[in-house]
Amino acid sequence: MKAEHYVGGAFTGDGERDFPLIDPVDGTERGRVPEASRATVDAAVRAARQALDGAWGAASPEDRAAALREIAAGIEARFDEFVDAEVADTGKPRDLAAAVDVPRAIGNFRAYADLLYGRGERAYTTRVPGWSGGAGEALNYTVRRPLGVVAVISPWNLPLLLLTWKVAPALAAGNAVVAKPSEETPSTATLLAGVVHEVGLPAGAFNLVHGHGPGAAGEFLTGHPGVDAIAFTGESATGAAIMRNAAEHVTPVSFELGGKNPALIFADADVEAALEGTVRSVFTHSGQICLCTERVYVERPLFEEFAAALAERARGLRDYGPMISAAHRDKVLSYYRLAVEEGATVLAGGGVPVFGDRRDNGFYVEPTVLTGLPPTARAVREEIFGPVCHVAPFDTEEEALRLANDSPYGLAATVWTRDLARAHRVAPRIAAGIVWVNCWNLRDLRTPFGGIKASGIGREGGEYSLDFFSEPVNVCVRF
Ligand SMILES: NC(=O)C1=CN([C@@H]2O[C@H](COP(=O)(O)OP(=O)(O)OC[C@H]3O[C@@H](n4cnc5c(N)ncnc54)[C@H](O)[C@@H]3O)[C@@H](O)[C@H]2O)C=CC1
Ligand SMILES: O=C(O)/C=C/C=C(\O)C(=O)O
Repeated sequence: MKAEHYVGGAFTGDGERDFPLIDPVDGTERGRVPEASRATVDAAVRAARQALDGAWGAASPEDRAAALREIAAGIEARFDEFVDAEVADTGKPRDLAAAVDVPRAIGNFRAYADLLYGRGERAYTTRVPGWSGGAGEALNYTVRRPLGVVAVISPWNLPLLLLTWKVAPALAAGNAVVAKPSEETPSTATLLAGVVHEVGLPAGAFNLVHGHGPGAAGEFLTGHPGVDAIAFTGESATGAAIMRNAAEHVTPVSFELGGKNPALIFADADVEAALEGTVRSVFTHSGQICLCTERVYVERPLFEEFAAALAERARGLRDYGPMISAAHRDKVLSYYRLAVEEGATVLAGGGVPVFGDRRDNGFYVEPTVLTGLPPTARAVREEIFGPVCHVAPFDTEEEALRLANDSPYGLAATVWTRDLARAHRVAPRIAAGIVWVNCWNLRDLRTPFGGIKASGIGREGGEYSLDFFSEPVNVCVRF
């Protein structure tokens, strides 16, 4: 499929500088992607502003909810096409794209269409006695208005899911969007623009530009004076760069950044469930999900058995996808080497698999289980974003909490125990935005989603997203 920009209701991109789209499965070139110039980004921001001044700005919440439902239905009608495009860009297993990425994109649009109806407005009756013009009786009520033009910058790991996770609430709240997906994964975003076009969303309400980040489309967009807010998912260092750029115009940001997520496995856990859940939380999408576990802490009586079983499951994994790019494969492998230099014992993996087919030219790394590193090791502290975890023992609940919280990140954690009292005691003491007990990545789209420390700024999900993408205005009416 051909990646194109979508600006002011029209597909563009021909004649622009372009760059190759590489298949991560075998390293071959699959196509070319246009690189948005500053003029293209300007045009997209202008088109978004015009949409707000025109038909999209005039749309009622009911109109917007209906549009979101039509987009959801449009994706559903082209389900297989979306799955194919997601698999082609990322190399992820088809089952994963068909079970998670595309259904969640549909779900994101439906959820925010539903949520619009659940939103109330707050009112306060006010009686101020006294002597000045500020005295009297009044009704204060608070309404919410859209922020305006919103930039959405999304990564390559869950391209459609994470793009729609921000686009749906931004549109629901009445904003116009300029989206820039990752340069590695332009295809499902282009298909989404096709659906938006088919359903007849007013021109400029949703715009799409492709291209790189630093010194390119991403930076042009996030530093643009016409952008009123930025919603970003990606690496923490990129978040910092975007924040510096956004500071120029005091543009508000919502950031969903990296993680180094711990799993705490207590000896009283259902061991099979903990093992199966940890295999999922470490290795799903080859560890390229910000919620994936990279640090596994196991209560000492269970430690040897659990670490050995986890390593055995890792060695048994077959249907897994590649790293997104050669550069990312090299980064993950550099951490495998670093871990060994830092003194790790490799219980499983640690290298590059050999398949004996075209995948040997792709960007695969082995599912890997490490142990034996101190909490200060870089491989235990830095986000690797690959199919790898480090397993370490703990002796007490306090020690487990100390180890879990000893991280510059604070995105997600899992706790595995049969002791409910312990679960309730431990979960709120973990320094993370999301804690799963006896499960992982069980998502309710209404719940707050985001991280603390280097893992992000703000929360998305449900009302939290609608709050970010709108501004409260208080109206005071004296009576
Ligand atoms: N926590 C998460 O959800 C994710 C984390 N990552 C982390 O990021 C690492 C590198 O992956 P990348 O795709 O390069 O992530 P990234 O953070 O560099 O890119 C994410 C998005 O930001 C854009 N971008 C990059 N620099 C920018 C800038 N200065 N201004 C505006 N936009 C910019 C990119 O073009 C892309 O659309 C991974 O190895 C992983 O550690 C990557 C994807 C998701
Ligand atoms: O919303 C979800 O269910 C998953 C979100 C995952 C990320 O934000 C990520 O991996 O970047």
